[in-house]
Amino acid sequence: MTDRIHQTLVEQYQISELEIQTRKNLFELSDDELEFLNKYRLVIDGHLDEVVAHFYTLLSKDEYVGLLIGDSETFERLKSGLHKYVLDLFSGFYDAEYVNNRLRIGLVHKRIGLEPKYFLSAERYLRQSIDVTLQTLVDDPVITGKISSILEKLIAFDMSWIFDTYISSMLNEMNSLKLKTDLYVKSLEERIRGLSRLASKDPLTDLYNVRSFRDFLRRELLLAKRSHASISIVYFDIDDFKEINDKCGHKEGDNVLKSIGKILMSIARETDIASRQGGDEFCLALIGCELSEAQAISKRLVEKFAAEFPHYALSIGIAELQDQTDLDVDGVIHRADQKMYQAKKSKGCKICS
Ligand SMILES: Nc1nc2c(ncn2[C@@H]2O[C@H](COP(=O)(O)OP(=O)(O)OP(=O)(O)O)[C@@H](O)[C@H]2O)c(=O)[nH]1
Repeated sequence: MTDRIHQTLVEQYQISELEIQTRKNLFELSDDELEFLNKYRLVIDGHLDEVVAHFYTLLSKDEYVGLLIGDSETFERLKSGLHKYVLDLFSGFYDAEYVNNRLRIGLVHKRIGLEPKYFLSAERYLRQSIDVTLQTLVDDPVITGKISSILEKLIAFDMSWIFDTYISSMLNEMNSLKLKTDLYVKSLEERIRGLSRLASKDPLTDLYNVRSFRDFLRRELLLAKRSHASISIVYFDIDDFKEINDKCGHKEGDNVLKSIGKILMSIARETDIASRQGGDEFCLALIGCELSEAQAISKRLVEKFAAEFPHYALSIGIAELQDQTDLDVDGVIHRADQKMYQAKKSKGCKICS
C-alpha cells in the first residue's frame, strides 16, 4: 500500500517504453504521422475553447451527462481537463507521462462510475468537435482528412490505456468484495460450528450430550453391521453423588463431573464416543472394542478416578454388541445400564459385565 502511493500508474503497471512502442505499432501510429499531427498544435491551441464548447453541445444532448457533471465548478474542471487532453494529442510526446495521464482517466472514470458507453460516445463527439474546428482553420481537405485519421488511431490508442486501468480497477473492486464475502462466510461458518457444538455437547464436561451420543452410536451400529466390527458400551455413575453435593457443595460436585469428562477424553480413542447422559451418569461407546478391551479400559477409568478422588467410587456396567444384527441403540445402552445396577449393589469401585 505505502509503496503504491509513491508510484505513478505507469510504474505500478510496469509499463516500459518498449510496451508503449509496441502499442503504437498495434494501432499503426507511425512517428511521421505523430510528427505531422504535432505541426498543428499551435493551430488548435488558439481554438481549444471552440473545440470544448462544441464537444459539450454534442454531449449535453444526453440528460444523464448534466446529472453526472452536477455543478459549475466540476464543469469548469472538466473543461480545463479537456483542454489539456486535446493539447496532449497534438503535443508530439507520446511517452510514459502521456500514457500515465491516460491511465489516470480510466481510473477516474471507474471511480465516478462513468460507464464505458458514455466515455466511448464522448470520444466520438470529441473527434467530431476537433474535425469541425480544424475544418474552419485549415482549408485543405486532404490535410484535415489526414489529421482526422491520425486522431482516430491516437484516440483508440488512448482508449486502450483507459480501458486497462478501468478493467483492472473493476477487478480490484471485485477481489476486495470477494475477500469481504469470504471473511463473512468464514465468520458464519465459525458461528455455525460454535452453535452445532453447543447443540451437541454437554457444557459442563464438554462430552457429547444424550441426543448426539445416540445419533453417533446409531451410525456406528450401522457401520459395525457392514464391517462386522465389535462395539462395547460402558455405562457408569458416581456412587452417592447426592451426598457429595450435600456434604461438599454443588461446586465440588461439578468438579467431580468435569474431572470425569477429562478422564474420559484421555482414555477414549478418537473414534470412541464419550457422553454425559445427565446428572452423574456417563456412557462411553468403544468402537471396534470387544468385551475384554472394554474391561481393561474401564479399569483404567477406575484407576484414574481413584487417583483423583480416593474417597468416591464409580459403578460401571459393560455390554457388548451381541451380534451385528443388533441395531437397537436403546437396547444396547439399556443392557449396559442394567449391568451398572448390578455393580451398584456392592460397595467400592466395581465393574460388571
Ligand atoms: N453438582 C452437580 N450435581 C448434579 C448435576 N446434575 C445432577 N446433579 C445431582 O446429582 C445427584 C444425583 O443423585 P442420584 O440420582 O440420587 O444418584 P446418587 O446420589 O449418585 O445415588 P446412586 O446412583 O444410588 O449412587 C442429584 O442430587 C442431582 O441434583 C450437576 O450438573 N452438577
